[in-house]
Order: sequence, then C-alpha cells, then structure tokens
Amino acid sequence: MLSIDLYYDWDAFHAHYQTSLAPGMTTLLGASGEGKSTLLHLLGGFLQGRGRVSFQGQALEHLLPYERPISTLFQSDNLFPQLTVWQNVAVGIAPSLSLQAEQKAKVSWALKQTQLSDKADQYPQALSGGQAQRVAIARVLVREKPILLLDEPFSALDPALREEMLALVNDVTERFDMTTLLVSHMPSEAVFVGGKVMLIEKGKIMANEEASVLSGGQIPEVFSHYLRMTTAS
Ligand SMILES: Nc1ncnc2c1ncn2[C@@H]1O[C@H](COP(=O)(O)OP(=O)(O)OP(=O)(O)O)[C@@H](O)[C@H]1O
Repeated sequence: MLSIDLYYDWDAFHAHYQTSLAPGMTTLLGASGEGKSTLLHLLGGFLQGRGRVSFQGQALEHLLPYERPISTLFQSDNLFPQLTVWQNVAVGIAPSLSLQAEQKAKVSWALKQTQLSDKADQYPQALSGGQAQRVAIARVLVREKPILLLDEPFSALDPALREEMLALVNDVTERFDMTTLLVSHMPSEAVFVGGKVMLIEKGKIMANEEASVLSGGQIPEVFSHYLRMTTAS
C-alpha cells in the first residue's frame, strides 16, 4: 500500500494530497493545473513537499529520488540520445554500463518483453515515439521498482498505439504486482486500463473509485463536472 499525506504550496496553489493506492493500476484524472504532475513530482522526490508518504510501512519522504522504490516515465525525454537502445535499458541496472552476465541477460529479457530485441543497437533518434516509450518501459522492467509513475507518457501517440502501450503497462503492472499511477486527461483511458480512478481538483484528491464507475449507468456526482468539462473541450 502506498499511503500519501502530502502538502505542497506554490503561490496561490495549496495542495494537500491525501489518499492511498493498492497494487494495480490507478488513473489520475483532473483538468489542467489541478495538480496531477505536482503529485507525481512529490512522490518521485523531484519536488520537496511537507507531510508523509510511505510504501508498505516504509517512510519515503526523506529518501532521494534514486533511493525510492519508484520509476517514473515522463511524456518524453526518457532516453539518453547518445546511448543505444541496449545501453538505455542497461543504464537502469548500472549507470557505468558494466554489467555481469546475469544482468546482461536481464536487459535482453526486458527488450524481448517489449518487442525491441531487433532494435538493441539502434539509437533513440531512429525510433518511433511508441518504440522510444517501449525502451523506457524496458528500463522500468530491469529496475524492478514496485511503483511506477506515468505522466501522460503516451499522449503524443495516435489512439491505436496509445491503447497498445496502455495494455503493455497494464500487463507489466499485473505480472510484476506493481503499484502504477497513470496521469491522464482522458476518462476513456481510465476505463480502458481498469483498476482505480482518482479525480484531482485544486491539489486535492476528490475521489478514488473503481474505474468501472465511469462506464456504468450512474456516474458519481463528483466526476460529473469534470466529465462535462472534458467532453465540452
Ligand atoms: N514550480 C512551479 N512553477 C510554476 N507553477 C507551479 C510550480 N509548481 C506548481 N505550480 C502550480 O501548481 C499548479 C498545479 O500544476 P500541475 O502541473 O501539477 O498541474 P497538472 O494537473 O499536472 O496540469 P497539466 O494537466 O496542465 O499538466 C498549477 O496551478 C501551477 O501554477
């Protein structure tokens, strides 16, 4: 269980995130500027907030980003352009890139899982957007961190490819019993991936429900305003 009770202030933005996440997929919805990315940055340790965050009883707030049991995937720029695909994954195990035989086998395994074995020697510039994000997912696999944070990583991809990537994340989450938090501004993504859905407004978690509530006949009132806004825009 990932337990969150975090405060963050920036000018007129006063966030107090209070919730807990069970293993599995959770999609974090909310309009622009409501505080989705801020929450991910606080969890990842890239922003300094106040309060507590713990995973399976272990306090995380004093840990540096690389010490936390967390991998983060951003919208873009997840790869090092000067490194090959293989090296971009290997760097998740050892920044020096000097790997033991067993670790090398793990990189090959992760590339196979993400269907990138034939791209191992290529550089990121030669990849499509979807392939580049798959490399980033392969690195997540070798890092073996139990928490995965995704900040709209597939929003630049076309809808079919986006679904393919979401299915891959879903599969990885299930197989490795991960706790995955996906930032999105598309309610349809929450329905597609299943699991839980959270709604954020002005730095507060307003709802944390089964994602199926968004596809049922009776959508909870708390989501109605947000859904009206997204369908209107
Ligand atoms: N370092 C910062 N510089 C400027 N504004 C900040 C900073 N940190 C937080 N904010 C404010 O925090 C609020 C939340 O921003 P955040 O990026 O988390 O929202 P978001 O829900 O992820 O939006 P979007 O969907 O547009 O990415 C914004 O209103 C923003 O003005």
